[in-house]
Amino acid sequence: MDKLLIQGGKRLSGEIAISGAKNAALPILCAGLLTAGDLELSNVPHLHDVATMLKLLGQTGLQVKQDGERVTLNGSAITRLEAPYEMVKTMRASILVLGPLLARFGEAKVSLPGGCAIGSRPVDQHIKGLQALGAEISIEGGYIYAKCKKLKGTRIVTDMITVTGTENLLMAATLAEGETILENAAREPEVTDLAHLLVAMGAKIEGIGTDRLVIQGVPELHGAKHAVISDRIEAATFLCAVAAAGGDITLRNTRTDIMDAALDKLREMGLEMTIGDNWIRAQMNRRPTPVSFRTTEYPGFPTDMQAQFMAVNTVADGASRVTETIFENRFMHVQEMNRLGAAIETDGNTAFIKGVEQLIGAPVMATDLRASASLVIAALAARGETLVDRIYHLDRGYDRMEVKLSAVGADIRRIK
Ligand SMILES: CC(=O)N[C@H]1[C@@H](OP(=O)(O)OP(=O)(O)OC[C@H]2O[C@@H](n3ccc(=O)[nH]c3=O)[C@H](O)[C@@H]2O)O[C@H](CO)[C@@H](O)[C@@H]1O
Ligand SMILES: C=C(OP(=O)(O)O)C(=O)O
Repeated sequence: MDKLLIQGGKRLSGEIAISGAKNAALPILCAGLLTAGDLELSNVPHLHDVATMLKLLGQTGLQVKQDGERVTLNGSAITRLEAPYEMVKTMRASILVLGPLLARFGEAKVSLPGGCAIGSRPVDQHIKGLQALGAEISIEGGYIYAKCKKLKGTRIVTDMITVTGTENLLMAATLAEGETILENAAREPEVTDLAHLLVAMGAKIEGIGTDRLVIQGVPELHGAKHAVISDRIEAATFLCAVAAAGGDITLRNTRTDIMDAALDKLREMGLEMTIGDNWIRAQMNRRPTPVSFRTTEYPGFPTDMQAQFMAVNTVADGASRVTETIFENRFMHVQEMNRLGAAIETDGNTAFIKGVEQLIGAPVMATDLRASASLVIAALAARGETLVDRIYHLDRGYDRMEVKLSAVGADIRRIK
């Protein structure tokens, strides 16, 4: 199992190119199931989750051609309408094949994802929405069996805002008969990116970027070209790294207009930033100022950045408070950061952090994707050596993170 060995205390300096967003690429790849035409995608990130998704889609009969960050999909010969447990258990986003398979072929069998390290993460809203569109759904042996003659448009109000739930229902509604209204829709930029691709494929969607999506179903969708949006979470993770370790870095290929909540908090921390259309220069020459925040849906502070900001708060000059409102168990990094000498206490869904002057390297265990990233940030700021174990979580969602960090002067290496 790969590990990362980090010697902390090095300032970061240089340029990093940001990859395409994992959370946009995964639903967009699933949109390949909606058409017999060619989907020509670019800026697809090099990630384990993308490899897993392409393998899963390949098993359905979707033809996949990959050349670096370019992927071409063709869905003219899909025969297997299934996502087996072996694949779904390694990547929850596999649930995103459910809506497209059902809408185009009238049938799908998808393993229930189950919980994961950050929470129980049910998919009841995906199921409820598809039932409202006319699907017959049963659950047997850990699988969702879904069937329909033709989905029929309707008005769906989800109980809570769900990102992949919105994406599944949006994809399904593009091929339903008549009008579907999705109320309480997620407004995350990755949902918007998917919606733009669907429009390029011939879908009729109004309200893109709002919490009310109105979809007029069409009989079929055609091929399209699309570049996946830049990963705002990867970009903000590197900004946290420089805020914690100090230095002067420039990020290229960013989308600065979708990062407001994180950029505001980084400024409050004392990170000096010059921001262009698609680049950010960030300089940090002092100890960070602590910041308190609550995670919420977009455009609020993203839960996927909670752990990385907490890592910066551990070395900040003062105390802070972080409340996690999206997932019930997203503090697994706290104990590991405390092993590095951080002073964090939790009470329910709130963590209280007292900044310490210096973290000290130690062996730590990554428990989920963003927890792993937060431990890398803490290790970069710490004195001495940190060994981060179980980095397969990191590889799910970061494109060669250690290579990008080494290029800006971090002392970080992968150990097999
Ligand atoms: C692949 C992908 O895009 N993953 C992102 C997506 O996950 P994901 O789409 O799984 O997260 P959701 O937005 O669905 O979850 C939000 C909350 O709603 C709950 N819920 C959701 C659906 C449902 O049917 N029932 C239910 O109770 C969840 O347990 C959670 O507490 O959005 C999360 C919230 O921004 C991000 O952290 C993940 O990185
Ligand atoms: C929680 C995340 O991803 P997933 O939904 O794929 O588990 C994430 O990207 O931080």
